[in-house]
Amino acid sequence: MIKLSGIEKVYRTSSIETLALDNINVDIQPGEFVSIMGPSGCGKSTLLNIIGLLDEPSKGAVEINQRELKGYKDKELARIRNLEIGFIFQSFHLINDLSVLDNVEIPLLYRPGSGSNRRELAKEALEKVGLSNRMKHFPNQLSGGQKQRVAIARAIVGRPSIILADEPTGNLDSNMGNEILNILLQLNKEGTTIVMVTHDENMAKHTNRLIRLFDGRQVS
Ligand SMILES: Nc1ncnc2c1ncn2[C@@H]1O[C@H](COP(=O)(O)OP(=O)(O)OP(=O)(O)O)[C@@H](O)[C@H]1O
Repeated sequence: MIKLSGIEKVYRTSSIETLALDNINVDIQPGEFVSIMGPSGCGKSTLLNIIGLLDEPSKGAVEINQRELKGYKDKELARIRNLEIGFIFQSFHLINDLSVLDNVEIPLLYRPGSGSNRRELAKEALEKVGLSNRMKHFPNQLSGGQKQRVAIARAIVGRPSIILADEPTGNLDSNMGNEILNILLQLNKEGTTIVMVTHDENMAKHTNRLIRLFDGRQVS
């Protein structure tokens, strides 16, 4: 489902070259829940961005759902992202002047033909994360945990097969963090493949597999 072979990522600025990822090989099967851990700067976000087609590797191959994504145009990559991948970020990335319901609908705006049932799908996604009673609120009227639940609803509204989460509980206290973990575990139980960057060993314990990075290399 997600296959990375010999991935290398080099960031170059005028004075320095950083090898952010060095020969990463990962094969994630449908229905797995995988965590990525490692110290700050070891390449976790870079790896997640490459899996999410937000960034290109300097070397190596990326395969998503049996397609090697080499030489694709940005527009095609955006389409694949929109249809097949949902993203969740540590700092939620909600749009403050849109209501909760409008935020959740956003991924569907880029899908031709989804107009008539956009509202319904967004409401269903909000029900799934237990937030039907906050549809008309705005993000700044919500707690951190509720904001993250809106972000999860937005990630799942288009029914992607893959969810990528970059420290989804990093800004939350442990109770709210557990709530978010439980929602992710439930989505995984229903068949969604999840890859999550985390600093929290406790969260990682609940996932099927752990990829540990150190200095851009896979250490276990
Ligand atoms: N756009 C960029 N330009 C240059 N160097 C970068 C860029 N993005 C990341 N890096 C470097 O690549 C390395 C990996 O960064 P990355 O953000 O993937 O680490 P991380 O493990 O996610 O860190 P954290 O846990 O602190 O978020 C770091 O050394 C970082 O400084």
